[in-house]
Amino acid sequence: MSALVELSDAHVVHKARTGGLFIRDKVYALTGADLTIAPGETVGVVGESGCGKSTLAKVLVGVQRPTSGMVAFGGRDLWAMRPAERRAAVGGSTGMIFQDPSTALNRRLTVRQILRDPLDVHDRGTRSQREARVRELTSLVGLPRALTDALPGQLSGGQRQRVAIARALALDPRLVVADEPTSALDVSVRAQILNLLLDLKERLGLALVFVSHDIQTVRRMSDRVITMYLGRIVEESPAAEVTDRSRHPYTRALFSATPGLLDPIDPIPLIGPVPSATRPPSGCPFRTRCWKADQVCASSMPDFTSASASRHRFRCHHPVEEEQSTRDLVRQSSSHTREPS
Ligand SMILES: Nc1ncnc2c1ncn2[C@@H]1O[C@H](COP(=O)(O)OP(=O)(O)OP(=O)(O)O)[C@@H](O)[C@H]1O
Repeated sequence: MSALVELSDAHVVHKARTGGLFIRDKVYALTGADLTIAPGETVGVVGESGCGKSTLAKVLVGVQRPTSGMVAFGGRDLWAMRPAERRAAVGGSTGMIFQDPSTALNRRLTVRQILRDPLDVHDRGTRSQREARVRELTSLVGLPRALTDALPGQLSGGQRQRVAIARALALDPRLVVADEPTSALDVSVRAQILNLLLDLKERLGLALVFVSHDIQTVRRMSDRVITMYLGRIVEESPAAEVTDRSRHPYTRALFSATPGLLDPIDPIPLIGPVPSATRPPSGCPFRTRCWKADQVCASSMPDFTSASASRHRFRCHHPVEEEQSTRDLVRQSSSHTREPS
């Protein structure tokens, strides 16, 4: 099946936000990302704060232009298209749902206007067809008809996120990217919004990219899980394998620190803090915190290795062995990171 979106060697480098006049630091937000999203699949993205999850999400939906590398929609280089063609390709094939619906929706527009806006901008259908589409969208996301003329400020957080989801679906995209779609919501409505996303995905045959700090949820929602570290994709695993069969030491460490996923164990201890994205370490970016790292890790970033399971690949010079338990890794890492007495 042909890919909906394909990234090859995509990099995003920002100018640092802070720094004096003479400091021109660069932030390496995304480095060498290769990724394919197929129709209908759900891909979760995990990693610590600042590792580039949102940047990857924005590149995938065409709202962030990579500094270098390629983004292809349906096999065509997105950023080689003329602007009007690119806007049509982005609008017609992708939708994005952001973390906080209070800031993502224009407070001065009614729900009807918010949902009509993409239809107007992309000149979809006649006036009455657009009205019909607004009604269809509100019912698709379970929003009471009576709220169509409400302003976002008159809605609950969960209702606002339903509007944001309906807006993302307005142009019938085949890929929806949800960046922390429930983290700004009350715990009581989070499950409803997640279930709505899963239900829509099934009914509409959408591909879904789901970015979240909530590792349990990512694993439950996804077919495939991408682990990111300091701007790099370091592993892609089938969701069923990611908890205790992932091969990258960082993925194991991340999952070991999530309560309730594995039998009670201490998390795998890592050495020191995450380095700055303005000065990523040479070679493998995880090497400064990894108990397995040696000189080879400092000299080069390995290519992806494919594991025995299909669609499982990782970038590591010293991967975790196939059947090795996380408990064993805790022991290994603890003896390495313990202060000499
Ligand atoms: N516009 C920008 N200008 C400068 N630096 C930026 C910009 N956007 C992102 N960054 C930096 O790029 C890196 C990756 O950011 P990104 O938001 O993609 O990470 P993230 O994994 O989504 O983080 P979080 O989980 O906290 O949302 C971070 O170091 C961030 O500070």
